[in-house]
Amino acid sequence: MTDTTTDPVARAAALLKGHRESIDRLDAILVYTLGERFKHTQAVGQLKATHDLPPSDPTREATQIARLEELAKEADLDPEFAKAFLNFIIDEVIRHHKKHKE
Ligand SMILES: C=C(O[C@@H]1C=C(C(=O)O)C=C[C@H]1O)C(=O)O
Repeated sequence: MTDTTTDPVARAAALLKGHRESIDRLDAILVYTLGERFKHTQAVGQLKATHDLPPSDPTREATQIARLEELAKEADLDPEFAKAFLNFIIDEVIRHHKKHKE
């Protein structure tokens, strides 16, 4: 067996494995979190369709973007990336809400 304390290649391989295991766990959290978020936004879409409310709410979105930018800074995440990511999700939600209306 290779010694990860003395063999730099074996040590790097062990570190890589550990990071990838963490990445896989975090990817699972992201997917389940998004699944939960979409359950709520689908319910919001039903409410909007039933009560004839517009699919998008730009005021709410602006509040969320500002909040997410602050959270991103605290979390050492690029705020521009966080903003683009949230906008990408919101665009998909609005697409769903427009479908509810049809
Ligand atoms: C979910 C809503 O609908 C839209 C989608 C949003 C979102 O995904 O966060 C936010 C605002 C709306 O444009 C909502 O109005 O709360």
